[in-house]
Amino acid sequence: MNILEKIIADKYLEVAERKSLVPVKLLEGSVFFEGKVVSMKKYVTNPEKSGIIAEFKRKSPSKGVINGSASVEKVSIGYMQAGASALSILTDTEYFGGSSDDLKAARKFNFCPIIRKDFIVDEYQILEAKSMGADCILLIAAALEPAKLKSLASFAKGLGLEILMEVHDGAELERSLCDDLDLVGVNNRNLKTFEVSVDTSLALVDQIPGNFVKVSESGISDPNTMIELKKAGFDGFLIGENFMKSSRPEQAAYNFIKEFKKLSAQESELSKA
Ligand SMILES: O=C(O)c1ccccc1NCC(=O)[C@H](O)[C@H](O)COP(=O)(O)O
Repeated sequence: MNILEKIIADKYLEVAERKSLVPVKLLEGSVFFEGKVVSMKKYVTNPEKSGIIAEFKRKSPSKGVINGSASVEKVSIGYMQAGASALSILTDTEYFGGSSDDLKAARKFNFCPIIRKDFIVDEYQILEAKSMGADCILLIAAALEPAKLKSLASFAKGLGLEILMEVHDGAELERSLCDDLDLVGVNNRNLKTFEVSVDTSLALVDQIPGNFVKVSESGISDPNTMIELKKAGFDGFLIGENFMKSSRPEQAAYNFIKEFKKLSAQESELSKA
């Protein structure tokens, strides 16, 4: 069993337990339920912004504890002030140390798109995402049969949420693409070996149809890499560990975005010359 299979097996049990404790009616009663979503697609492609989806990530299966003391309020506000386009908030507790309270706190303090970063296997989790104030959900092609992924995407669309589908290779992309998706992400992390390589993104970018916003995910730690990915056709960049490993993640994001902007300006000068 690889780590993703283990997480997914545990997730089914976890969701069954929550379903028995919290009725759907209670989720539907949340103040966020009828609220309009903030479009991840629009913010990520806004040329005034960096395209970065900045992630709040306390720990991970590949790295263990990354940041055990960060405050979601301080970091999420700092990320957005630094120039991130959107927030990714991990809500899985067991493997990533996140929670629904983290997402609710990020929602309370920020007007920006927020993705509920979790391992979604059931419509109930999509109702939860909406009730927490998320604007977007993640569907992982490696974890879902294509028919199920499509039906979850359609359910999320019905609630007004946007959908980021994550793939690792061309086969996953081909079998799971569907009209209800908004963004397609390529995960640079091999979940069997935990190795990260942006070559995964570069190899797949041209296979993603142009009507989807293209996101490169994981292992991005150098603004020059972002420039390379942008030139290749990516609009969005999901970055967690590189910021969160700092004692001040928001400052790390600020420094990174400042450098990225400087490099971008140099690139556009060069292309004019
Ligand atoms: O990060 C992990 O170790 C991991 C292990 C198993 C499944 C998923 C995992 N990560 C989820 C993510 O998608 C990343 O948190 C996200 O892309 C940001 O990556 P990074 O910038 O490398 O923290």
